[in-house]
Amino acid sequence: MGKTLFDKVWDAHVVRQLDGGRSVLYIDRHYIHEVTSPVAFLGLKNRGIKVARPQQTTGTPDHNVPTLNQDRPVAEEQSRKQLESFSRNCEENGVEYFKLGSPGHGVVHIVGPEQGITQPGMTIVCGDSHTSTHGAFGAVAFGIGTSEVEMVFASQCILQPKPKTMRITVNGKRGKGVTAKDIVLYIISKISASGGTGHFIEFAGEAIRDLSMEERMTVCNMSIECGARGGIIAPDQTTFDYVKGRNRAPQGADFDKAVAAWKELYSDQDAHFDTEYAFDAADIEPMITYGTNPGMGMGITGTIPSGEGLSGSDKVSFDKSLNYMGFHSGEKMLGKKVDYVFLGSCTNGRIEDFRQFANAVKGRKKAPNVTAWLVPGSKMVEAQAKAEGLETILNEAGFELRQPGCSACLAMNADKIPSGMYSVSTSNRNFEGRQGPGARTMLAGPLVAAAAAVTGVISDPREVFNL
Ligand SMILES: CC(C)[C@H](C(=O)O)[C@@H](O)C(=O)O
Ligand code: SF4
Repeated sequence: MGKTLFDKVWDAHVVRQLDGGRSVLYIDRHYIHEVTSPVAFLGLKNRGIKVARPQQTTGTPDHNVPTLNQDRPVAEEQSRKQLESFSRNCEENGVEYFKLGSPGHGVVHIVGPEQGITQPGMTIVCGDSHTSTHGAFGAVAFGIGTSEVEMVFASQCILQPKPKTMRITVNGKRGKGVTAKDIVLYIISKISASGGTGHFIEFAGEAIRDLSMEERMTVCNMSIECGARGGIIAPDQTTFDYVKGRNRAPQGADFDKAVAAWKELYSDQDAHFDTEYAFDAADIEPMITYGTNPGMGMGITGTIPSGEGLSGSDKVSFDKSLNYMGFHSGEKMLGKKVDYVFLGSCTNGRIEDFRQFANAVKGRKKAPNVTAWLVPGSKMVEAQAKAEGLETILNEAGFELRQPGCSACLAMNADKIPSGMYSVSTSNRNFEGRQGPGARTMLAGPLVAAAAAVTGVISDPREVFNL
């Protein structure tokens, strides 16, 4: 029987198979950030050892950083101390890191790919659940806990049970105004926020192959929001073209050699998946979430479901969720008021997202009732947005660019949505309080965010922008 793409990459990295199903897995790349590395570094220190393979480790501080005035000392004391100790830990261990404000700095899952550090066929871990993003390159990439970060520091290996495999095929062509975010929100709304539990998902089919690399990253980024360990997409010409020429990608003849190996990374015809789903891209419209988990999503023209068929604790949490959001079953989302719009995060903070948003709002004005936070995922995205004239377009429409960081994706820094306020957010989680205590998050793609930002209410981007 043939092998799945996931099996090919996983099996090639097994150092030792243990009784009970766990493997010692070799890790090619280890990304670190300031939130989940301090305790692991301390662990090393206490054992009197250092990072074993610093050249396979890359750091960037992102969660706590301010997104304004990054050239000035960080005002918030706890954040400042955390950034200082992150730099110190990296330096003491010979680990390269992108300092706040430096040209390569940004959100960890944006920085790795744009530097060409993320490559097909690798195993990649980070003490961060959205490490799944890197699966877009045909890498086995997944989030780990702080004690596992220490394990990888010390040994460049990790102890892992092998997940089950799932394939989600999206057939056909997507309609106008449908972004990668809409595709993945649609999938999660169909299989639920726990539908992928215990699995590693391969995304396949025409609508997935048609996606750019950045769009594939958006899909894989959110694969964990249905409970999966990660997502993966077979590398193809789109992948090779993206990697080629990047800072840390193999160069010249080495690149050609690498591509020849990467071309073997696909699921064999007769490979077996534990679970399979298939969807039709034509059924997907721009999406918006109405509740407090990413599975509570709907087409933008639809009505909030009734929760019929739910019982027991499921019904209780459905009702609690609508209550938190201040919404009712049977209502339309279209026309609901919006206070904040957040464009950014490792889901939708890349240059294509900024292009899409800027081109949509070009020649229009930000709605007066909306506060918009447009936060590039990295310094490279910020620089590119300026060089391409996107910043000018945005400024003319009444928007401003901030500086890179996780920002309002989670309430760990100064960018918090005030209690009770409604936020259309291009990030990946809409949990209670995720964007600030009491904040109400509606997840969407960059086009729905742009439509909300210029109309001040939830609107269909296909109508607002005549798509
Ligand atoms: C802080 C970090 C551990 C966390 C994660 O693991 O995902 C964060 O990035 C998030 O998105 O909630
Ligand atoms: S942008 Fe959001 S999801 Fe991504 S790493 Fe930062 S906090 Fe986590």
